[in-house]
Amino acid sequence: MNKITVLGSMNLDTTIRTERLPKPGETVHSKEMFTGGGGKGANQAIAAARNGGEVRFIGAVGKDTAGKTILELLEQDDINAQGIKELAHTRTGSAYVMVDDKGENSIIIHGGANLKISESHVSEVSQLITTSDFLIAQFETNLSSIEKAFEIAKQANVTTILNPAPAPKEISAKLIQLTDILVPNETELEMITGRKVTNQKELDNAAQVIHQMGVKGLIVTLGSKGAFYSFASVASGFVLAFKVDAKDTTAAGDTFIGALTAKLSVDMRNIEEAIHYGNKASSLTVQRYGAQPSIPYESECLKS
Ligand SMILES: Nc1ncnc2c1ncn2[C@@H]1O[C@H](COP(=O)(O)OP(=O)(O)OP(=O)(O)O)[C@@H](O)[C@H]1O
Repeated sequence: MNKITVLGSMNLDTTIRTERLPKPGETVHSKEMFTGGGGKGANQAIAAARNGGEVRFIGAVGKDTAGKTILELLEQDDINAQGIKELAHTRTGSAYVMVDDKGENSIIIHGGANLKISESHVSEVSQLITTSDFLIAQFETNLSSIEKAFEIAKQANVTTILNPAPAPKEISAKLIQLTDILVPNETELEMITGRKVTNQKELDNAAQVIHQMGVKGLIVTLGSKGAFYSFASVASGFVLAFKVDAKDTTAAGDTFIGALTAKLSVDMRNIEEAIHYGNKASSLTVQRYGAQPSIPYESECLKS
């Protein structure tokens, strides 16, 4: 069982379904409304835990009802919460997600406690990282805390996985050097490399740029097309997505990363198989509404 530490965000999401998204100044009525757990960090942790990983979380919530709800949700998925701080005078992170009938979404996020994770917080719980096989982070928490966690991981020979989402304007050279596997979508890859990525040749070229930056593993999620991977001087290729009727793509990328990491062997020999599994898990997520409620369990992913 892979031991996985996730450093990242936790939000309480309010999802509102509408026929179509409102234009600026317009009012529309909702068809349905519900709350559920979200935040890229928590989504990835839950995807990993539901698919066989032993997961620890480093993050922060406020001392409020939303924070309590989030902690209960993580507990339901057996996620180790020793690395989570409850901060006074701070709101728990929240997201307001509008989804229309075509599956398009618009999201507003209030970072709150997620933006208060400090380097010293990470150092205090470093033992969670050093006893893991993998460390995963995204860009919904402070860069300095991610760099600290990746430094601790590299010193302990723990494989670091960076999901550069939401798309960064640039990525620090320090963090890149500490990253073993980068998992962007196409937009994020374009932002990082400064190149258009619309076909295989451009993907190959972008992969070379990433490898030259010092990152040996690249996995690019391509939505309904699946994923592309390139491991410097070892292997590269496409793994096709499952053909499904997508209703809401919220947490598709998060499910992919969590499920993939739960299945990836530490020597990365089974990379294609692990990506195939990530595709399967996220193909189930896109057929359901919401973030965490839509993330599948291993038993569902193993059904054909
Ligand atoms: N329409 C779809 N049909 C089947 N699989 C899909 C579809 N959309 C996404 N996926 C699966 O989910 C994975 C991640 O999707 P995507 O590349 O859209 O990530 P993302 O942009 O990070 O998504 P999000 O930000 O919505 O979570 C894909 O690699 C694929 O396996």
